[in-house]
Amino acid sequence: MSARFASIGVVGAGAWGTALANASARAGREVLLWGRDAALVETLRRTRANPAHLPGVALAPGVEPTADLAALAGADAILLVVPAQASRAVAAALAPHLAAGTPVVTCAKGIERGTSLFMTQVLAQACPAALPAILSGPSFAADVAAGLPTAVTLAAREIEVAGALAAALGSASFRLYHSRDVRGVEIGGAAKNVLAIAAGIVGGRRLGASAGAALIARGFAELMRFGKAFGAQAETLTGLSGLGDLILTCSTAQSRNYALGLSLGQDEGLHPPGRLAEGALTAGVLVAMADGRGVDMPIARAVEAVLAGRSDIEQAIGSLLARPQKAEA
Ligand SMILES: NC(=O)C1=CN([C@@H]2O[C@H](COP(=O)(O)OP(=O)(O)OC[C@H]3O[C@@H](n4cnc5c(N)ncnc54)[C@H](O)[C@@H]3O)[C@@H](O)[C@H]2O)C=CC1
Ligand SMILES: O=C(CO)COP(=O)(O)O
Repeated sequence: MSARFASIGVVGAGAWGTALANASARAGREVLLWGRDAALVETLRRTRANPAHLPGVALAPGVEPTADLAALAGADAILLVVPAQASRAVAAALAPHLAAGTPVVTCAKGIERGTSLFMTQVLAQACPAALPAILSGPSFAADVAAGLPTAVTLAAREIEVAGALAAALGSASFRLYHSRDVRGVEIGGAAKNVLAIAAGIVGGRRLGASAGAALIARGFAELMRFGKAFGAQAETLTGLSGLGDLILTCSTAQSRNYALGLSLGQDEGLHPPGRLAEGALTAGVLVAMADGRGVDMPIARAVEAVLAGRSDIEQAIGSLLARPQKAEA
């Protein structure tokens, strides 16, 4: 089955794109790794490393870097691995090179600002010839690149396509579960980033491990409410791309979203600057979408208020703790 996707084009040579290129090569695929920055691509070619995005990791044999998007025209499937807010522009640039029906697996975790669209919806608009799919789950690029055991979910509308892609990309250390619940997988990845910022704030303020656990559980209740309102299946949200990724990113400063919250919690502002924290970009649109459907998301709302400068950390914590006690469900 996997021979169906013998060649993979990875669009985006950041941390996650490089890690997924390595994982795909390890799974036996031929891999073209596209980066927009010709100088970075030259470094990748010459040194077989990506120190700017994934220090200490060698590019796997079988990964060929390129700065030419047209070179990906013959790939059997594409992984789109650029930040959520850049996905539309990059998918549109890819569109003229894509054979109709080629699976494009978006690997970004976010919701598009301005349109309130999920990643596969953006893809469907910007690249209508593509067969949209989504990959998400608890997986730090450094762990995947190092070949440490990880498990993620890959969803496509047709289960057979999702299964074939998972078979093509998976290996002993990189396990892919497949699913038809595209919406559930993309919601899990987008929402957990916002909640991870809150978890980082709890860590930065030294509110204790009990508060951290409560934050994860109540954050998960928000994620479930939002997911159900937007058509996700509960089993997906309790799986790798919902609960699994929430636990990971709410637990360690290895997460850029958690690290951002940690810095806010320590009154050090939006540090570390220049690092992608998708939750900071998704918070506003997530909360607006929740409001539109009457979904209660107090933790996400508190994060959004802090990021927008409408609330300081003490006010945000105070507002959450002052909420009336209520039934759990
Ligand atoms: N790093 C990780 O551990 C994981 C990241 N992700 C997701 O993958 C996505 C990408 O994240 P990373 O690779 O970590 O970020 P990164 O910051 O390491 O790399 C982003 C890459 O996208 C490129 N890029 C940005 N804007 C672009 C544009 N307009 N056109 C073309 N290329 C553009 C940058 O040059 C860079 O190479 C995010 O949505 C993130 O949430 C998902 C799972 C794990
Ligand atoms: O999505 C991730 C792990 O699953 C990576 O998290 P950060 O983007 O917060 O680093």
